[in-house]
Amino acid sequence: MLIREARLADGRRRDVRITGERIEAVAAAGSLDAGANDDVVDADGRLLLPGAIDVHVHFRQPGYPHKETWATGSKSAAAGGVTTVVDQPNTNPPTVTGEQFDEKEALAADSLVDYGINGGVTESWDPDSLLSKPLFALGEVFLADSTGDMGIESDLFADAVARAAEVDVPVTVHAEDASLFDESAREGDAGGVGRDADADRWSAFRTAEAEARAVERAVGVAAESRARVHIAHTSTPEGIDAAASGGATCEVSPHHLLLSREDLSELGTYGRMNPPLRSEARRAAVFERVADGTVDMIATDHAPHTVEEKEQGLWDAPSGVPGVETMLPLLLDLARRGDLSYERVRDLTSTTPADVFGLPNKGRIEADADADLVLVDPESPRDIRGDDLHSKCGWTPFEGFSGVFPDLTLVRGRVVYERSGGDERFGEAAGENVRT
Ligand SMILES: NC(=O)N[C@@H](CC(=O)O)C(=O)O
Ligand SMILES: [Zn+2]
Ligand SMILES: [Zn+2]
Repeated sequence: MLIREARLADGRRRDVRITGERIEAVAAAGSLDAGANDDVVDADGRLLLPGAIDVHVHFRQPGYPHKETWATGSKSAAAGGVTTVVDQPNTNPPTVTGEQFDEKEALAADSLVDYGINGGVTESWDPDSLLSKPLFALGEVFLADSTGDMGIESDLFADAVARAAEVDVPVTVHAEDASLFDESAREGDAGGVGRDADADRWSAFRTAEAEARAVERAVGVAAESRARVHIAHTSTPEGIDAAASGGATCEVSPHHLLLSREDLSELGTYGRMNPPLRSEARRAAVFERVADGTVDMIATDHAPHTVEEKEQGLWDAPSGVPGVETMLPLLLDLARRGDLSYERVRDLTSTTPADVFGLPNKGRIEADADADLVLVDPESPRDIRGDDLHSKCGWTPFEGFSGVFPDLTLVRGRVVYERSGGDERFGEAAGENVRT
């Protein structure tokens, strides 16, 4: 394939030739000739990015295929320009033994995009068999209960970090300390169901302090065993700063970047997630740290639940929001409006996750890299509509936001998603484990 006259994130105009699964050449626009058998894509100045690497998704298999499957989750990823996803272990059964890893890997054969599989930690985990598998990372290790109730005690966390350090597997941490939750938020009536629920109470309950203290604890434990620790879905400036000063990497999810407690009167339980939405002041401080490079990457924590599940009272509805399809479109819309640079969006979604987690063939548009590519037209944003998205859950917390969606997504040279004139076409399931 030859992609002609593309604009890269740094503004250079380039032709890109793909042979098989790899980028063969990147050269000045107009300088590469099409071979007789080449498919030619005229980018015509559209933006070409390395495919996004989302290190935090919940594709729900095994156990909850009514919420999402590898097939639907990976379609949603492909349509959103995500070419690699990393699945989390709070499935049913949870991914805490070697055998359970193999079971999940067999289901991932349905994935259109490349993937990593994380291994979890519970009282009944089997580190010997689990750590013998090609894990992406250990994690997300839950320091407090979230969906799946996999919260663990401090001693087990320290053991798990030490085991991971021995085999140089990174550890991804869900950092909240339940002893600092504010139980008084539960008092009185939380009000109706779904969008009518008084969801601000969730933010009052799972306090900002609970995140900061848990991040400090996690980086302290990591320092003792020289483990590589990555803090998942940091939602507060305090949590981000504690991760950065403790030598850990961190991710921010699109919902903590773009939504705050002020949105909860409209979102109700559809805005309930862990960690919860924060004050507008904290959201703005998180955004600053994303823009200035303190935050390493954006990851979605794509956590689909059905409308029926969300249409309950605040304390019964499950936590989590979908996001894998809207991450890159939302960030590109911020870049289109001048709030972030295109290079920063590229680094946050692709180059830095590839560097931090050791994926040398991904995250860059250069010769010999995997041809994981996304072509978009920043001049043609669309309104985000839950009905148009491909996740099984059928809704989005970003309804009505503007997004720049892909025209074309390639995974190792194969077309996994293509859109022209409103028609969409998906490729075959041929995703591979990035650790094997
Ligand atoms: N973030 C959430 O609120 N929910 C996640 C679990 C998690 O990441 O904590 C889920 O799996 O539903
Ligand atoms: Zn989590
Ligand atoms: Zn998660």
